[in-house]
Amino acid sequence: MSLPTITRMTIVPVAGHDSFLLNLSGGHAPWFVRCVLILEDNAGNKGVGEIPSSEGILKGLEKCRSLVEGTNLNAWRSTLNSAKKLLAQGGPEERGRQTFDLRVAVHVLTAIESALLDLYGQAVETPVADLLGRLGRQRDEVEALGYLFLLGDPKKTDLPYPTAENPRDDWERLRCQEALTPAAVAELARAAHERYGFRDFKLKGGVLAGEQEADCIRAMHEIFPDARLTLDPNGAWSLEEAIRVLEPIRDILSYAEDPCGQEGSWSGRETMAEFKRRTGLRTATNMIATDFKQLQYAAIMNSVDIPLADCHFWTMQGAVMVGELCDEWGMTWGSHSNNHFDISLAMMTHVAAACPGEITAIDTHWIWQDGQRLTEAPFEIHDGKLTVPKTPGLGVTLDQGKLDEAHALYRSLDVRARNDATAMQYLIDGWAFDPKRPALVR
Ligand SMILES: O=C(O)[C@H](O)[C@@H](O)[C@H](O)[C@@H](O)C(=O)O
Ligand SMILES: [Mg+2]
Repeated sequence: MSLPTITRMTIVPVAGHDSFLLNLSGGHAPWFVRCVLILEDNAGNKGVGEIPSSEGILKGLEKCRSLVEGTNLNAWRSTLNSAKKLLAQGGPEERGRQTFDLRVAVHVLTAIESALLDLYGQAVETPVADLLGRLGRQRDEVEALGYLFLLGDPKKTDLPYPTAENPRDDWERLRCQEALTPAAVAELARAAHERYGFRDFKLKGGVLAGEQEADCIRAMHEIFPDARLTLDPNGAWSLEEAIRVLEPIRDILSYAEDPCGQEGSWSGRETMAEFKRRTGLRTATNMIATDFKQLQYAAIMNSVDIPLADCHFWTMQGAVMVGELCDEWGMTWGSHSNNHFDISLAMMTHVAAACPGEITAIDTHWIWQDGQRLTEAPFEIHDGKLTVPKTPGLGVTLDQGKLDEAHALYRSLDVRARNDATAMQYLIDGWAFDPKRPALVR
């Protein structure tokens, strides 16, 4: 069967609104930037992908244009293969030590892959989840966790953070105001549970002193004694500090995410292995096993139980391959997240649906963005779960009006990539990123 041909590739950088979320990298700006890739075919269909945005990423996508336009959907794998080869000519890239991944090529490839899979799925009338992996769809529902953050006080800045004018519920109100205490974090958890039904929660750490963040976990445990809880300081703590902070709460943690990292002459994979050995706690990471080589060493050294294989930096097929390995090797697959729109939510849902075996609830920042959208009907989280669509492709329809608005917001800003230092400098004069010091510990 001859499938349609790709007639046009459109690269659309977009921006959305965000609250004053704190993390080791600083404080989120009132906006986040993403890039949407749209592929159109001569059957009149559109395929989409969403990734983080940076000038390097936009250039990388542009570079691949001639390899994508004019190709037939029958050959989607070879199109992807040629893009991969071209991007590899840029040489090896570093993830960096920020909380977020700074690589270009793998993100670019994911955007193309997602849009190709979306179009191909529409052409062969198959949902993306059924096309991924060796065996396709493994589940019809994907569990998500309630991803909570400590929040800075927007009133301490003159930045245009969103305000909750007519909040629909406590979640919409609380996500716009300061939250720096265990009681405030517990309130966020309660409000997120009420709106989304989460059973599991993660708290982003690397902000306060470790012991104070452990107290936040205790406060969450008090109201949700059965919830699976985790804390993620993005490797900010030394090995000794990680043990000191987390051992007292080990019985209420389901796993520890990047509790420690690179330190002196020790690699992050070494400190994490030592942490696991000494505490008996399971570990998760989106920092020290971010490609197959690193995953291989993380497995050999027994550093990680739960690789958080975010499809945006593993590719969608790569993330599912990690899921397949986890299933074979007795590890647990999970997915990391960054701020994202609803196209990414769909990508992550399909990927999680195709990972075999028992997986852990996926991270998603969606609850911070919920209310904004680029598609006509964003996937919804009910009872802590996302439903995997049975419709062909990704199962989303781009809303051109909303896309134009998000692009106009991007164009109105001088922000071209994520930078958490600027907002943080409103809280601490001259603040600068230090991968080994929590953001508010200065
Ligand atoms: O501030 C954030 O959004 C987070 O720290 C992310 O940058 C980070 O990648 C996180 O989601 C993680 O799990 O490490
Ligand atoms: Mg993490």
